[in-house]
Amino acid sequence: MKTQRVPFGQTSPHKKNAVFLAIYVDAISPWKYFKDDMQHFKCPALIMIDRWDGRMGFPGGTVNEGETLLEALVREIKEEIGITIKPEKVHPIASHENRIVTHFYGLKVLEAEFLHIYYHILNNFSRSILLHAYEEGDNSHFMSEITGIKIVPLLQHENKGINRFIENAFAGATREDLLVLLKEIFGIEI
Ligand SMILES: O=c1[nH]cnc2c1ncn2[C@H]1C[C@H](O)[C@@H](COP(=O)(O)OP(=O)(O)O)O1
Repeated sequence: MKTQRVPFGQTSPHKKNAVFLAIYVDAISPWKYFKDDMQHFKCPALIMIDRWDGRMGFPGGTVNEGETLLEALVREIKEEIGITIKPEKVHPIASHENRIVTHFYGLKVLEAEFLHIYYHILNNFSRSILLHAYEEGDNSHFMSEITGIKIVPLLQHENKGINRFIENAFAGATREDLLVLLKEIFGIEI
């Protein structure tokens, strides 16, 4: 089955649901520490993760039985990157159906919060999942599910930048999610 966009939040009988989050900022200086004019340049950016299977994705995961989508999002984000998000701060972006149905949310933050979140994840992600697993009495996690975190500048420059980034290997409907976010939130068409 080809991945298809469905109305946001629509689920499908007998299919699992998963929820994911793009933490993004409207304007950040990727070259803040350059000595020339580039230090004043700003562009939007978002946070993505490297998964244990080598593909890239957004933080998130599968919805448990009896959980709402937002409850699952809060739980998965805490488990995966150690951040507690407020459900009222996130907004829906897109749902896609394939083998499972994925629901993609956005969380817009300011530049200082964005960097704070990034460094927090960098310092804590391997620890957070181990601690969570320990607290839950779950010894099935011997390592973090995520192996890296990246800031993705949403910058189009000739055939470089985001146009090339989109050619990477992504998990599930990540590429479709990213394309919707680029077009509908930042007006960037690839
Ligand atoms: O960011 C994503 N956007 C859409 N689909 C995604 C994303 N990341 C993963 N996926 C797909 C790939 C898998 O089929 C499912 C479940 O993801 P996973 O991280 O494996 O969830 P659990 O660890 O099982 O909770 O979603």
